[in-house]
Amino acid sequence: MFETIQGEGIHTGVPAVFVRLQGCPVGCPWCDTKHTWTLDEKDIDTVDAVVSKRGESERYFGISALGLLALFEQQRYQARHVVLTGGEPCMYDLTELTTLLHAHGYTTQIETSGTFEVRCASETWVTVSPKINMKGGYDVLTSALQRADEIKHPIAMQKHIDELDALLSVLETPPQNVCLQPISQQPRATELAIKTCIERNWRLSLQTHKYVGIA
Ligand SMILES: C[S@@+](CC[C@H](N)C(=O)[O-])C[C@H]1O[C@@H](n2cnc3c(N)ncnc32)[C@H](O)[C@@H]1O
Ligand SMILES: Nc1nc2[nH]cc(C(=O)O)c2c(=O)[nH]1
Ligand code: SF4
Ligand SMILES: [Mg+2]
Repeated sequence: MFETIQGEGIHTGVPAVFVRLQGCPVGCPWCDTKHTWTLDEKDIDTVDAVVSKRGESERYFGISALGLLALFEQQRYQARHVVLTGGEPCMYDLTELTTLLHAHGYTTQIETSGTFEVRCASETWVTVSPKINMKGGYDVLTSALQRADEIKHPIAMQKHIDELDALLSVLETPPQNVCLQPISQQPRATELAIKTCIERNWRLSLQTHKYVGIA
């Protein structure tokens, strides 16, 4: 859990509290957050130890929705936008947490791979970053794509754009907001993303936090 600036997608630039939910079975080889994949009870730690950690580690804590809200206040976070990411946050039912946060004046956003059903408040902004043919073998759910307010697709080569086209072609109404995000700031991926965004009138998502060296 940490406070930073949203570096990706349509909300780029918005101050936000990030909460990484532990556990992800999908297994993208280029994943930025491999420390969130495992869900092992031996890694459960105290809230204080996890909140004060500075590097990446598998250690995590369990907390109720009310407990998390109280913890935000205790940390004196200024941001009023909460990003639930991971790991794969949609392994969990986020309805209670997101409803509670909205009732207390926060806006919420979920970053998900679309491989689990999205369970959250109707006001939550849902970013689906569909994970196609990953080793975890999980299929992207049409229900997740239909719920998406934004599709943010990580790409390195033309094949990834073709896969996205195939996925979107099954939807009755095309998504309003599609962003392409170059994988790991690779120059060729960035070039391809720029070219395709201009051709398709899509948005470029550059992981701006990496360019300025923040979390
Ligand atoms: C770490 S994932 C966690 C949330 C969820 N599991 C998902 O994949 O959307 C958060 C975002 O980072 C993106 N991402 C992860 N590693 C990346 C990388 N090396 N380059 C670009 N985007 C990456 C994912 O596609 C996703 O949009
Ligand atoms: N600053 C910042 N913005 C982000 N947007 C999505 C992120 C993620 O890992 O889900 C992320 C992240 O890790 N850092
Ligand atoms: S689905 Fe998200 S958290 Fe899981 S491996 Fe892929 S990028 Fe990482
Ligand atoms: Mg990240």
